[in-house]
This record gives sequence, C-alpha cells and structure tokens, in this order.
Amino acid sequence: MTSYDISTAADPVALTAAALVSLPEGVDAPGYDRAALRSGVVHFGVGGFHRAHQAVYFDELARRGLADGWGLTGVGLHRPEMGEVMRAQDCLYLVVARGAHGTTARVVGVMGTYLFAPDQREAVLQTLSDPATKLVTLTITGSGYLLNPDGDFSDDDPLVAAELEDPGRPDTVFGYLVEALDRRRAAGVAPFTVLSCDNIPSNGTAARTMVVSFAQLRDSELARWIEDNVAFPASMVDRITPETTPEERDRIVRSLGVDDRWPVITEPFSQWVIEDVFCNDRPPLDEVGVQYVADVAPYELTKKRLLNASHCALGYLGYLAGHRTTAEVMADPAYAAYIAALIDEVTPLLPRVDGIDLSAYKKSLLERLANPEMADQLSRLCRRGSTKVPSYLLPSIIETRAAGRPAPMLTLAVAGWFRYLQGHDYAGEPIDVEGPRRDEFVALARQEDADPRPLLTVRDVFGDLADDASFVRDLHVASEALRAGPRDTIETWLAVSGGAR
Ligand SMILES: NC(=O)c1ccc[n+]([C@@H]2O[C@H](COP(=O)([O-])OP(=O)(O)OC[C@H]3O[C@@H](n4cnc5c(N)ncnc54)[C@H](O)[C@@H]3O)[C@@H](O)[C@H]2O)c1
Ligand SMILES: O=P(O)(O)OC[C@@H](O)[C@@H](O)[C@H](O)[C@H](O)CO
Repeated sequence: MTSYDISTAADPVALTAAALVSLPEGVDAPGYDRAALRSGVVHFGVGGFHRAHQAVYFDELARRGLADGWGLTGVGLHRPEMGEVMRAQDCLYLVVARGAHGTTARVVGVMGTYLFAPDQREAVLQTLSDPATKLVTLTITGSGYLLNPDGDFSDDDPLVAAELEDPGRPDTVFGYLVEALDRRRAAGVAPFTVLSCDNIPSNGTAARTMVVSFAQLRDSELARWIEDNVAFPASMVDRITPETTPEERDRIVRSLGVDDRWPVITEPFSQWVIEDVFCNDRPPLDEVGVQYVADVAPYELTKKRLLNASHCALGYLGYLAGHRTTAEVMADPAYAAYIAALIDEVTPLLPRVDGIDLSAYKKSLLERLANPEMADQLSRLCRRGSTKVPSYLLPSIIETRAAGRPAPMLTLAVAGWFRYLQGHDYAGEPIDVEGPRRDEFVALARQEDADPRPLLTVRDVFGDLADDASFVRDLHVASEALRAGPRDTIETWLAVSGGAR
C-alpha cells in the first residue's frame, strides 16, 4: 500500500471493476485476475470489521498469488443496502487506514460475489454445499449467537422456533450452516470449517454450541456428525474499525478522488490469531501475517482485558464528559494517563506466554487508542454494556481483589457505565443507551441516583461481586465522586493512586 497526501480531487472516479485501471495515483488496486479467483470462503456479516480485517488478509493472499481456491463470497442477512452497494461496485470497496505515519488506501478485490440471503436463499445454500467451500467465517455480532450469559444455547428464543418450522428454508446464520452441513453429509462431501471472528468470549466454542444445538433440534444424528467432523477454531481478531459516517465517506471521495459508496476506515494495526484446527483445507494465511497457534486463549485474554476494557472505560467516561470520539478523549492528558493507569492495573493478571510481548503490546495499544486520525465513535464503544462490562472489566476486578489489591481505575470505569445508563451526559444531553435488555438496566440505574445497588442485583452480570461489601462501597464512592464530572474524578483518582503522570 502507498501513502497519499490529502488533496481535493475534481472529478471522482466511481468505483467499479472497469475503473480499476484508472484509479488515482496512491490508491492501491488489486493487480490480480479477479475473474480467475475461485471462491472457497463464505463470510456471513459483511460489515465494517470483516471488510477491514479478514477480507484484507485474503486480498493480500490474492496479491501474492496464493489465493486460488480462497476467494470470498459475502453473505448478508439483514442489510439490503450492503448488497446494493456491493453489486453496484462489482464487490469492490476501499480500505482507508489512517495513522500517525500517514494514510493508505487500497481497493479490496477478493470478494467475487455478494448474496443477500433473504432474496437468494437457495444460492446461499448451494454455495455452502459446494465442495469448493472449505471455510465459513462469521462477524455477526454478539446478538447473532443465541447464548445466555453462561454460554448455553437459549432455545426459548423466538428465532429458534421460527427456524424449526421449515429447516430447509433457513433465516438465521446457524439455520443456514446446519442445512448446508446436512446436505454435505448426505452427499458425502467433507464439511467446511466454521471460524467465528466475533468479539465474544471463546468464539469457537460459541459457534460450536450454536451449530450443534441447532442441529440437535432437527436431528440428533446430524448433531453428532457435526460434533465429530466439523472444526470450530477460536480466533482473536483485532483492528479498530469505526462505523463509516456519511461525512467520512464524502471526505474520502474528495480527498482520494474515488467515489466508493461505502468505504471502510481503519487503523494501520491488524492482528489475527487462529486456533490451528481445521476440518477442511487450511488457507495459507500464515504467509500474510496470521498466527496459527495451539491455544488462542492468552491472546484473547490479553486483548479483551486491555484493549476492550480501555474502550469501555474511554467510552463511558468520555461520553459523559461530552466527548464523542476516541481521538478527542485521548487528546486530553488526564484521560490518556487514566487509560495508562487502567492498563497497568490489569497487567499483573495477564498470562506471560511466548509469542506475546506484553510491554510492546501495551505501548502499541496506547498509541493506537490515541490515534489522532481515527474518529472512532464512543457511541460504538458504549453499546451492549451489559455483555461487555462482565466480559472486559468485571473479571479483572474480581481477580485483582482476590489478589488483595484494589482496582480503582477499573471500578471507576464500571461507575462510568452506571452513570451512562442513567441516560444523560454532564451537559444534560440525552444518551441513547443501546444493547440487549436496555430498559431493564436503565430502570435499575436510575432507581437510586448515585447508589449502584439496584443495578448490582443483576446476578448474571455482577455475580458474587454484588456480595463483596468492599467492592459495593468502592463503586458507590466512585459513582458519588462522578458528580464532580468524569475529568475531575479521573484527576482525583490518579492523584490518590499516585498514578498521575
Ligand atoms: N469494529 C471493530 O473494531 C471490531 C474489531 C474486532 C472485532 N469486531 C467484531 O466484529 C463483529 C462485527 O462488527 P462490525 O464492526 O463489523 O459491525 P457492523 O455493524 O459493521 O457489521 C455487523 C454485521 O453483522 C450483521 N449482523 C448483525 N446481527 C446479525 C445477526 N443476528 N445475524 C446475522 N448477521 C448479523 C450485520 O448485518 C452486519 O453485516 C462484532 O462481533 C465485533 O465485536 C469488530
Ligand atoms: O466489538 P465490541 O462491541 O465487543 O467492542 C467495541 C470495540 O471495543 C471493539 O470493536 C474494538 O474496536 C475491537 O475489538 C478492536 O479490535
């Protein structure tokens, strides 16, 4: 990829296959023969992250002549707009990576076909049943997995009953996977590997639980065949990818001279660590920077306890103070020092394993979070707190306290979530709280002003922490202190803990 300078282009080129030969200088085009690329990967959930991450790795394979049989077919279940854009642009789109050392732009060409499942159900099933399909990847968000907080299948979800009415005509991702696996089994075709790339705990196990549970509802022999024959590797995926706003889209058209209706903006950093278990061929992604490892758990733990926890803290405490992007909030030295202190608080809990250089990871993380060129929306980071807080923040608090240490920075982040749920920022602006069980959490958070105890009654989020009197007191003190405003509270917290830098 090449760096380009921001300049105002007079006559933007509409992004299509025909335009690839006339792209402006500095925009890196796929130089390979797209038509000759045979598809072997089906991806469900073609959103921002997939297009900035997994697709870029496959695109890099193609550029190096290693992707034959590893072209991509994208599948969407919910957003017809993405299908419209992909069809209009011959499945091409721009990935714009912005960082301290400049901006790069590449056109990704590895997606050959995009199918919108509600209109093309049989085409999706045929592609999934085709022996050429060796891998199915997923970025369908946490709500795509019908799992309760313990990771068990929620068979009382109305989607499950709807799916069972006519399993040959699926509507959900897992219905599609089970139907296709059934067709492959009947035809004596080897199954595909199912690779979840979602930020959910133990994503390989989550995907396995979903597929096997769906199959079990249909046919226990099919479920057993899947258990015995299908691989569900876990993966750790990392590349901060904000939502593309219309303003950013227009800025890209003006600065690059390429009219992409739905470009992706991301950071230069990218990491993908995959458990090395495949039931069909394995793509040679290790040639383009992917790490195949025996155990993903330490990588997942390090990333979610440092990066995702920092995102939660920045999101809630930043939003309350009136900030709206990570770049804004990290430009404030008080917040930057707070995040550094939070990361230090978590560090003693993390595994020391070969392959993870913790100090390098932390240094790079602080730089990434402070990336002045990335306007990552705090509203994105604040979503679905009821699943993120118990996954990214609370386990570190429990472990820190068990080790006899206080966890002031983490506790302040949880207090920030509690205040955020109350529904307005410190300037009195209303907050649109988003996520599952929103009404329940908002009502509990509003019950007693600064007293978090009603919220702590939600056992499937707080568990035994709610019985830890000293944690309850610390959380109450932090939420009381937040009356002074998040920034003042952060400064006080840093001063008290000696963490001011
Ligand atoms: N954006 C990031 O920085 C980032 C980084 C790492 C991991 N992730 C993970 O990637 C996933 C996608 O995030 P994104 O940023 O691309 O979001 P996005 O909103 O851009 O894309 C989400 C995609 O999932 C689809 N989807 C949503 N619910 C679904 C369901 N129930 N069934 C099937 N499809 C469904 C949507 O239609 C959309 O195509 C999330 O799990 C997220 O945690 C995101
Ligand atoms: O994806 P979520 O909603 O779990 O968390 C929001 C962000 O923290 C997350 O998307 C990060 O940007 C990502 O994990 C970076 O790789």
